[in-house]
Amino acid sequence: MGSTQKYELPFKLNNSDLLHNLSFVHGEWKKSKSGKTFEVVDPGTDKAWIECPINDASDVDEAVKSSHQCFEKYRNISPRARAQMLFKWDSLIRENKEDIATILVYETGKPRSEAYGEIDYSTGFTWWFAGEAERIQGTVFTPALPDRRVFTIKQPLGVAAALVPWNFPIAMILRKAGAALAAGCVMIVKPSPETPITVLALAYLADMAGFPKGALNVLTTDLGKTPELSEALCRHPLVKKVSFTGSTRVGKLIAKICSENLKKVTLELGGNCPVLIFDDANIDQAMGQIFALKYRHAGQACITANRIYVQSGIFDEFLERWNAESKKIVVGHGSDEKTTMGPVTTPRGIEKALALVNDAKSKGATVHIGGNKISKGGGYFFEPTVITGVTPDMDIANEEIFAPVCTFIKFETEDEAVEKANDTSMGLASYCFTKNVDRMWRLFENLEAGMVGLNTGNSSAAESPFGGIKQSGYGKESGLGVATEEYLITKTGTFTLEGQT
Ligand SMILES: NC(=O)c1ccc[n+]([C@@H]2O[C@H](COP(=O)([O-])OP(=O)(O)OC[C@H]3O[C@@H](n4cnc5c(N)ncnc54)[C@H](O)[C@@H]3O)[C@@H](O)[C@H]2O)c1
Repeated sequence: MGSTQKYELPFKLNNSDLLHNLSFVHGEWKKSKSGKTFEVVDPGTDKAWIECPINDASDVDEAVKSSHQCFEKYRNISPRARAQMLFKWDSLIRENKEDIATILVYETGKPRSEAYGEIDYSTGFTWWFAGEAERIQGTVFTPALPDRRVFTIKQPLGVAAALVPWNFPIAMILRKAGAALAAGCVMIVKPSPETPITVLALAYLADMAGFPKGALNVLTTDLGKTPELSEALCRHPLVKKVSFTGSTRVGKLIAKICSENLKKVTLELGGNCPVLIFDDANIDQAMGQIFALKYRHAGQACITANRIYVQSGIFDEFLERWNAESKKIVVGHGSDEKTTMGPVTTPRGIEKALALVNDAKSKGATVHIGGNKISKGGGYFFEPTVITGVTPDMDIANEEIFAPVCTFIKFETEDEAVEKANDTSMGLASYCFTKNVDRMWRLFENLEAGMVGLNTGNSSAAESPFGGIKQSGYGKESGLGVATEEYLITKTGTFTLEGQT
């Protein structure tokens, strides 16, 4: 713990060294210049349990200079040594899994089993990027002029800034910092105000893993100072790359600032992901996969199922089974073993869900189950909700729901389903369920999304490129070569043979 704690912690950790509530800059735990703090709240109770510094633009220069100083050293560390530090970080995170999960439960609200799931998924990235550190290669080739040899090398860009959301804070950090550190870059992270403590625990473990001071700095702040701090990071001349994950609205602001300064930027933005379930699908498989996808973290994932299209032959049966299963969900605090779905992470999430449900109702949609918030222990709980009769004029058809609200839409033909699925400005992920292999290939090619799950609700892994198209952003965050490429410069050399002695 970095500063005096005025709250009683609602949990105990096995390794209390993991708990830090100050910013982490150049290996030191620091207050902000203003000395101001904000509260981190448990979404399952609405009670503050710790506070963190409010950093603003005046705190940025020192942190970035620390990162830059580190970069000058880190860029010359061998790829193998970088890989070894990434492996060490990975094993420390796995060793502290129980405690990290506890912090995650009290920041995001997700049930402990899901917190474990996030850690398992996320360490896939540290492991993968440790390997990627040693797979960064240049080329040598003979161009059209035979007396020439052209060669390329890859060099790290420099200091990278990461601006991350609260829904999967571990995955966000390990995916971004894993790629940056593998490429020889260093990173400065601005966590979401909802989840700074999880991120600080990861920074502590990176320090323990042997990364040099300044390799992974963390500047926390509250909602109010977020725009100022983010902008100062994006504008700082020593920050060469910005990796942003969050909403499309904020992503556009970040892209604008970065373009004014000609900075390389990765944008992992919102989704409005469709699921297509055909009459010939294995219904058990589709139910299991999409149910888990939709209700994971109470519907707060960018790649969650936002619109579920079911072909007319199985529509009624599918809906009936879905409703029956949804009624079995146990909503509660993430730390309660019986809980199968936690709260949404912010009160704003409840307001948005209510607004979307009410808008749909007022335009003629039918609410089969749920539709309301749940008053329980002060937390931000929302009922598992199922809606049919959704039409394109409803907000719920066009916006990310980000709550446990499921919309079902009937379709007749494949062409109709594809047209409806693609009728969105977003293009992150799509899913389809069918036993017809020809159709599967057609859908894979015709669905406008960066990732397509075929008979699976799981379209993301460390080895496969993660990222969207259309208003879901650009750039890739995992996969062979493509994620480290985001943090590299390709430098070309030309050598003339003629006249050489
Ligand atoms: N494509 C992906 O990989 C992916 C993954 C997870 C979440 N998301 C998206 O993230 C969104 C949910 O997260 P969120 O609510 O934290 O998003 P958000 O856009 O509000 O915030 C994302 C980050 O930007 C910061 N931020 C907020 N307002 C800002 C401003 N005006 N200027 C600068 N920075 C600002 C936040 O503090 C946070 O660090 C959803 O749209 C979801 O789809 C996308």
